[in-house]
This record gives sequence, C-alpha cells and structure tokens, in this order.
Amino acid sequence: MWKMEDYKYLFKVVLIGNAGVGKTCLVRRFTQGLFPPGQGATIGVDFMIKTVEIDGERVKLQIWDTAGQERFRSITQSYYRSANALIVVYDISCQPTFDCLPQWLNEIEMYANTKVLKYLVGNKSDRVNLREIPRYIGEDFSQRHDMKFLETSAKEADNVEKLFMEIAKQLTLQARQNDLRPYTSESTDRLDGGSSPISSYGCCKL
Ligand SMILES: Nc1nc2c(ncn2[C@@H]2O[C@H](COP(=O)(O)OP(=O)(O)OP(=O)(O)O)[C@@H](O)[C@H]2O)c(=O)[nH]1
Repeated sequence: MWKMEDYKYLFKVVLIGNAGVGKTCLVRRFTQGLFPPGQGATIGVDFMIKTVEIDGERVKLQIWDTAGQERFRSITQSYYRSANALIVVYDISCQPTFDCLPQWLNEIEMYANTKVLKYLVGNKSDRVNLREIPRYIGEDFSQRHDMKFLETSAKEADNVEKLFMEIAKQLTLQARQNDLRPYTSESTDRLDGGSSPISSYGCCKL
C-alpha cells in the first residue's frame, strides 16, 4: 500500500451523463477491475480513488461518479467546478443518451472551469448488434466541441484503462508545465476560479 503522501499530483475526474449509460460500471472497472452485476442507480455522488504511475511519478485520481437522474442535478452540479477533467458518457446503443449531450455541455458551460479537460465517451461498445450511434457520429460531435473521444466497454474492459490513463497523463503534463511556469495572473485566475489547482502535492493534499 502506498502512503497518502506518496503521490506527486492529485486530480479530480468527474463522470456525467444520463442515467444508465454505465458511469458507475466504468469507475468500478477501472478502480476495482470488475463489472458489478445488478448495479443500482447512483444516489447523488460517490467517489473512488486510484493511484497510477505516469512516467515514474505517482498520480492520484479521485474519480467522482455522479447520478444521471434529473432529481440529483443540483447536487451533482456542485462537483463540476472543482473538476480537472470531465467525462461525458453516453450509451452507443441508446440514441436518447446521445441526444442529451447538448444539455450536458450546457451544464459544463455553466458550472465547470473553462480549462477543464473534456472527454466524450460512448460506452457499451460491446453491444455491437444494438448500436444506434455510429462511431463517426460520436467522434464528429467531440471534435466540434473541443473534446477527446473514446468508445469503451465497461463490460469487456475495452478502452477503460486507456481512458483514465490518458486523462492522468494529460493532466500530469499540464501540471508539470504549470510547475515550471512562474506565478502569473493567469494562474491566479485559475485558483480564484475555484478549480482545485492542477499542481504539486503540497497544495492538493486532501
Ligand atoms: N453491455 C454493457 N452493459 C453495460 C456496460 N456498462 C454498464 N452496463 C449496464 O448498464 C446498466 C447501468 O449501468 P450503471 O453503471 O449503473 O449506469 P450509470 O450511468 O452509473 O447510472 P446512474 O447511476 O443511474 O446515473 C447496468 O445494467 C450495467 O450492467 C457496458 O459496457 N456494456
């Protein structure tokens, strides 16, 4: 077991998207390596931690799993602001979950930090015969909205590790650049903006 202080950076990653798209399963797959049977709907928010290694440095990911149901929206919104990365999830076998993406982007616009790293994820890629959203449609949407894109399957562990590791890597790169940069008005803005700072262990300690 690593000790709590044994990490260089701490990043908050928040998953959002309609109920039932597989947010909880993605988090469980990555943090615990399992696909839980009979997963109930998330109530409010939940978080799990996983420490990974990026270029020889330990990076701690605090992964927040939010409830997709409308009635929890006011609770989940408060978590956007401190996110370093946001993963917007839809289900490739369920068109309405894709059609709701503009609403999720609206939420991000209203509540998240402008510099947040955004990923669009089409989950349940194993449901080949039930696919309703072609891959290129998801990819095109992501490009138009300044998001990175991946299709995943929490069930078959496809691209899940890749998703979180890419995020950890990107955030680490950004953090290293910030560490090198002298203190500027821009970095002050970032802190005032309420986002948890992408910076070294000293200021991000829990
Ligand atoms: N085939 C398939 N089913 C999946 C996958 N991921 C999740 N599911 C199923 O989809 C259902 C919903 O999964 P959850 O992870 O609870 O969805 P959620 O987005 O967290 O839902 P809320 O907590 O209500 O927001 C469950 O029945 C899962 O077994 C996947 O990759 N493939």
